[in-house]
Amino acid sequence: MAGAETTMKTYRLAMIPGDGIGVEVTGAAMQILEATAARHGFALAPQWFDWSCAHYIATGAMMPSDGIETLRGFDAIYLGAVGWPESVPDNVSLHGLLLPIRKAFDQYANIRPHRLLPGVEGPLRAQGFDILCIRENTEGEYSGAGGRVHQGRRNEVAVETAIFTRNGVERILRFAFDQARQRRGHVTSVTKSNAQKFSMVFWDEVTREVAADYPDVTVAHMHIDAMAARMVMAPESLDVVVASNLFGDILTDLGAAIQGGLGFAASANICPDGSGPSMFEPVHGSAPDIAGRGIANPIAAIWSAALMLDHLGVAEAARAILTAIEATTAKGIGTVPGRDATDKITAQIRAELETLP
Ligand SMILES: NC(=O)c1ccc[n+]([C@@H]2O[C@H](COP(=O)([O-])OP(=O)(O)OC[C@H]3O[C@@H](n4cnc5c(N)ncnc54)[C@H](O)[C@@H]3O)[C@@H](O)[C@H]2O)c1
Ligand SMILES: O=C(O)[C@H](O)[C@@H](O)C(=O)O
Ligand SMILES: [K+]
Ligand SMILES: [Mn+2]
Repeated sequence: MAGAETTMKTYRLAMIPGDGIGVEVTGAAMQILEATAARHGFALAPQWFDWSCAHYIATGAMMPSDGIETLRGFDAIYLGAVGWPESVPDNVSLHGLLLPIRKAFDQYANIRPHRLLPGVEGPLRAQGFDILCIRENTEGEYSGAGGRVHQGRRNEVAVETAIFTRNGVERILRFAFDQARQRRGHVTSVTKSNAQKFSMVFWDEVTREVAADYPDVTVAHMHIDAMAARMVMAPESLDVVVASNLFGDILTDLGAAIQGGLGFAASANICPDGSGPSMFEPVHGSAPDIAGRGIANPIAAIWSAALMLDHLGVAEAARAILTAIEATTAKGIGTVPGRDATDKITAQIRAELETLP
C-alpha cells in the first residue's frame, strides 16, 4: 500500500546481549521480535552494544563512560545477562552495567510474573498460581553505600548500608497496589520487620499508609522467611507480591523454580514516569555452566521481549508472542530444562506465531 512505510511506527531498541547465554537468548528474542513486527505492522530499529565482561577485559569498563547518555535516546533497552566470574568479579560486572542502568533511568519497578506455562511441571509440582512480583529496583540493599577499611588485616571492617527512602518505598508500594487493582486485588508486602527494626518497620508503616488509599485492595504483611515457604507450599494463595531489592531478587529465583526453572522467568525494569527508557531482560544470569552449548531455554527472554512490546504499546503483538509460547510448551517443547535446543524452541515459537490470525 502506498505510503505504508512512511506511517509505520518504528521502535528504537538498544540491544545488550551481555555474556554467556545472554547472547544466545537475546538472539532468539530478536528473531521472535522481528517476526512479530513483520506480522503486526510495526518496525524495529535495533542497535547492538557489545557491553559485557569481554568489553571490560578489552577496555577496563563494562560500558563506555557515555554509555548511559547513549541509551537515553532509545524507546527501550533489551538485555540478555551480564557476568563472567572466571574473568571479571561479579560485583564489578553487576555494578558496572546493570545496576547503573536501573538507577540512572529510575527503573524503580522490577516486574516479574510467575505462572506455569501449559505442559510444564516444576520440580515441586506447584500448580494454579499466578504471582506478580514487584521488586524495588533502585535502592535498598543494592544502594552500594558502604566500604571496607583495613583490608586484609585482622582488624578489617566491612559495612554495607541498606538505604530506604520514603519516596522510594512509597512509590514502589503504590505501583504494587495499582497492579493489584488490575488483577485479583491482593497485595502481600514482604519484609523482615521482626529483626530489622528500622528499615523494615518503616516499610511496614508506609505500607499501611499507602493501603489506606486503596480500600478496595486487601493487604497482608509477611516476613521473608515465611514467604519463602509459602511460595513453595501455597503459591496459589498469592497475587501481587512486593518486596525490597534483595528480597525481591531472591524470591523471584524461587518463583522461577516453581515455574519450572530459570529459563521461564521474565522481567521488566520499568521507569513508570517515562523520564527514561525501561529495560527488559530474563530473570536469569549468564549461566556459565551451560553457555555455548545451545541448550539455554529462550522462553524467559522471549517472554521478556513480549513485556517490552506491551510496554511500547503494541499489546496485541505481545499477546501473540505469549500465545505462541504457550502453544509451544503445550506440545511439550521447551518444557524440560536442557532437553531441547535453544534453536528448536525458538523455531517452534516462530512457527506457532505464523499460525495465529
Ligand atoms: N540480570 C542479570 O544479568 C544477572 C542475573 C543473575 C545472575 N547474573 C550473573 O550471571 C552469572 C551466573 O550467575 P548464577 O549462576 O548465579 O545464575 P544464573 O541464573 O546464570 O544460573 C543459575 C542456574 O540456572 C540455570 N539457567 C539459567 N538460565 C537458564 C536458561 N535460560 N535455560 C536453562 N537453564 C538456565 C543455569 O544453568 C544455572 O544452573 C554471574 O556472573 C551473575 O552475577 C546476572
Ligand atoms: O542482583 C543481581 O544480581 C541482579 O539483580 C540479578 O540477580 C537479577 O535478578 O537481575
Ligand atoms: K538477565
Ligand atoms: Mn536475580
